[in-house]
Amino acid sequence: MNAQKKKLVLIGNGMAGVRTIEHLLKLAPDKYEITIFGSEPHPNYNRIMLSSVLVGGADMKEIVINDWSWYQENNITLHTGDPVTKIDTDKKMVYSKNGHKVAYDEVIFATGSKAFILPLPGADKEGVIGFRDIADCEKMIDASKQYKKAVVIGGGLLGLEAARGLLHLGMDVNVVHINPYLMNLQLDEAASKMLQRELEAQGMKFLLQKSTVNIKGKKRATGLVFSDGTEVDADLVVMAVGIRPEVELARASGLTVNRGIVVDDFLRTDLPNVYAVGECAEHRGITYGLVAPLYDQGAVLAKLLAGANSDPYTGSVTSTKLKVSGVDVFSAGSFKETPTTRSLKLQDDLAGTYKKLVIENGKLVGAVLFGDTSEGSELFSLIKKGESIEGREKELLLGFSPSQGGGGSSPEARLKAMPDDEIICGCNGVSKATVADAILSKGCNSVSAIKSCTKASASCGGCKPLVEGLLSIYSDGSGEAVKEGICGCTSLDRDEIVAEIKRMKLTNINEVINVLEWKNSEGCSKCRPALNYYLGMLYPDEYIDEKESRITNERYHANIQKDGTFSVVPRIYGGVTSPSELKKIAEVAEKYEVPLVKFTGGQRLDLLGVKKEDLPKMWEDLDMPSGHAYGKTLRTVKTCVGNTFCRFGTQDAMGMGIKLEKAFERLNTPAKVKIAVSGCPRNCAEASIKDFGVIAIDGGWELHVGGNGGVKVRATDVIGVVKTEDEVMEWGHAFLQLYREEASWNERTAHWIERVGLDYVKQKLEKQEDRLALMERIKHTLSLTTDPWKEIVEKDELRKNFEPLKSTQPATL
Ligand SMILES: Cc1cc2nc3c(=O)[nH]c(=O)nc-3n(C[C@H](O)[C@H](O)[C@H](O)COP(=O)(O)OP(=O)(O)OC[C@H]3O[C@@H](n4cnc5c(N)ncnc54)[C@H](O)[C@@H]3O)c2cc1C
Ligand SMILES: NC(=O)c1ccc[n+]([C@@H]2O[C@H](COP(=O)([O-])OP(=O)(O)OC[C@H]3O[C@@H](n4cnc5c(N)ncnc54)[C@H](O)[C@@H]3O)[C@@H](O)[C@H]2O)c1
Ligand code: SF4
Ligand code: FES
Repeated sequence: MNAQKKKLVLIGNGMAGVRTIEHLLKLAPDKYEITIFGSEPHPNYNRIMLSSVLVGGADMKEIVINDWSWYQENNITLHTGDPVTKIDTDKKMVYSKNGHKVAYDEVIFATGSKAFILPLPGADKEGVIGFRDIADCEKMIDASKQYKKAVVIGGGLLGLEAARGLLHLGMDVNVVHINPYLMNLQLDEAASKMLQRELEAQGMKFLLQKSTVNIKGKKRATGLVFSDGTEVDADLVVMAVGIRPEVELARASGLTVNRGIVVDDFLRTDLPNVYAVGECAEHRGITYGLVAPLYDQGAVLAKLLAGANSDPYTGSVTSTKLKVSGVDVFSAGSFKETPTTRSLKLQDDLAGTYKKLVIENGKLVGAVLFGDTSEGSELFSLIKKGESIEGREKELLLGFSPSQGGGGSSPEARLKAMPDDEIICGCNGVSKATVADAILSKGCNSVSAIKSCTKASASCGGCKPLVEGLLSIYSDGSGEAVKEGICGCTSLDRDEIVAEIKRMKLTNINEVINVLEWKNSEGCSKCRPALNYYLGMLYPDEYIDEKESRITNERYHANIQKDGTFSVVPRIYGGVTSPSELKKIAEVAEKYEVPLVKFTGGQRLDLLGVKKEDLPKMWEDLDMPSGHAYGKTLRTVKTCVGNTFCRFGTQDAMGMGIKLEKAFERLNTPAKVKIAVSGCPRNCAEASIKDFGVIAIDGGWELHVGGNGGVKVRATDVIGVVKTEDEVMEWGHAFLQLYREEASWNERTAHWIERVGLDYVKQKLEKQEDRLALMERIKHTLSLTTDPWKEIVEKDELRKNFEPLKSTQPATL
């Protein structure tokens, strides 16, 4: 039987080549006797996941795509750790390093790329590596056990993912980038700057516009020297400055090679029976560096080899997503503006989101998303289809359904309205219809079942939230139907997570993610801060706050402004200050040349335009507590003058407000909390739009909850009337602790009350014994808090995070 089979040799046991074989085996399982040669000593693995391995999100075993048994089961002869060294295209023979000689009828080059190593003096020293394979990954992990300082050259996708991994491994990481802004091949300046700020807050340091000219050190690298004479120390140098197709063997074999091995629309080289697929192939002048186009190529080549009809491969539009936890970045198509394009941009510095659409001739040709990438696949689909979006541009920018026929803007509505042929999984080219069919006809009732059945979510994992969404839409509930979790990483909702943390006594974020089997093993920018909050709320004594999982403002204890400077708001209890305090603030503002001093809506003084490195010095000079104007915590207690001066006042509004502010300052809450106290029902302090509002009445106080200003105003509900200041304090403590214990992270009191109902809140606070129990718990938590400004001022290791980069001393050479 074997005698009738044709001989097929695949050179390169990587992602594109083996995917081609997988397709071929489905189409023509008995047509070929297959031999695969791979330089690496491993079975075929998911190179994309090396970034996850570095951050501890996957181990080497988990990234194997086809294990040894797959080759056996499919009668494939596999030679690993054995590169092909020569091909005789006349005799149709392949020769390997270990001495194997194999005849072929058809041979495929799938040799991928190699990391481009800058040809610098010193590039051959120990400790200088690329980031391409398992061996590189192991070198980084080993280096981190012995050395402290890492430098990554290249601020592209690979460089940033490597840098994130090295940070996770405990190294001090500088990223050296030749351009003024990061990911310049994928992002515009605005998105890039937002990205930089977020990564800096995670601890990454950047040396931009630096061109390396030399790698210092004797045997092992000790640092880099730049063209401007400055230097940086390094025990490990990772080069991530792009890739070069692996084409030497092809060139030596007489194939036409430019940057890659030149192929036609059916992946044929210019020699008969020789094909090339993947990163090593150059199609219509383009070599690709992402799996989606390579898999498209593989599908076309597999059909050709199987003798099936196939459309030609005509090229691909690409999209990318950075795989760094806590940062959502998406880029697709041509994001650069040209004289023939128009662009629409939406930037929200408070929410940390950015969206840019690039339009040419009425069609969407490019998109950049930062902070919220949930619309990425729909935008990418529109780019690929090339249909006109005229008249819908603004709707698309504002996030309404781009799909024909509308459908609303919730993720579920958008998924429902999505056309059947829309691609859900870009890496593997899986459409909505294919996923729906897997659920409805093939009984796939979990993401992993859909993954085995269709390959959707099997590569970068970026499409998992969409797959889950389809599962919840189409599943009939008979199996493991996935409901809406707190984010795409899990199907568990807030209450289930909190209950599981308590039941299993889970103590840190990674433990929760692992034990509760998150689909994305690193978590994301939605779940990590939420888990950080829940764990801190549940275990105030033991839990160590994970700074990395906080939003930027909370990490710097100041609000970041759109130009990258910060604002400083010192605590002024109840908005009541004094001439000496005002003088001190004025002196500090002058000393640090603060460009703008402004009163906030909450009656505080805001010093705007402060440089990051000046923050600790200013806090030290101010010698005032942090006003926490940046966090999910008590912001301000606004007061009117009350009966102290106002002729209408019935109670001491200022005194009450100061008491409340002193009690609750520094409290961690699910979302920001604002309080106000008015001295009479005229309500000059606007207590009826605050989270907790206190309004004086004759002989007592009216207590209000769940108010909200902002985009959607909600007036408060009254939960009670009390007589004394002590009772106000009791109810205030109890209400805030109930909110802390029961609301979802990022849920304001207004939304929480709308969700659970006012009656529920009232009933929970009705009995004094319950109020006192809540009060005891919140007081205990409050007793453990410290002032963050003071802590940073007093601790050198914390102050260092605010220092400008030290790595620009003059060269000593
Ligand atoms: C860390 C990292 C993260 C990435 N993340 C993403 C991502 O998120 N999304 C994305 O789309 N892409 C990502 N990529 C890129 C993606 O991994 C590649 O595009 C893809 O692996 C290329 O597939 P390939 O088969 O062409 O090459 P490879 O997977 O590199 O396979 C080629 C194989 O051929 C072997 N070989 C070379 N010469 C010979 C020879 N003479 N004889 C035998 N064997 C030989 C090589 O050793 C290699 O094992 C990432 C890459 C890296 C390194
Ligand atoms: N999430 C993802 O999709 C992902 C992740 C990792 C890698 N990859 C792929 O792997 C391949 C390699 O990634 P990459 O980031 O190395 O390539 P890249 O070409 O995308 O980026 C290289 C970056 O290095 C910079 N650079 C070039 N020369 C430099 C120098 N001398 N000093 C400092 N900076 C310099 C460039 O400006 C560029 O931004 C790409 O094909 C990429 O698409 C993709
Ligand atoms: S709320 Fe009443 S007490 Fe307070 S300032 Fe206004 S009028 Fe005066
Ligand atoms: S988009 Fe990468 S696995 Fe689906």
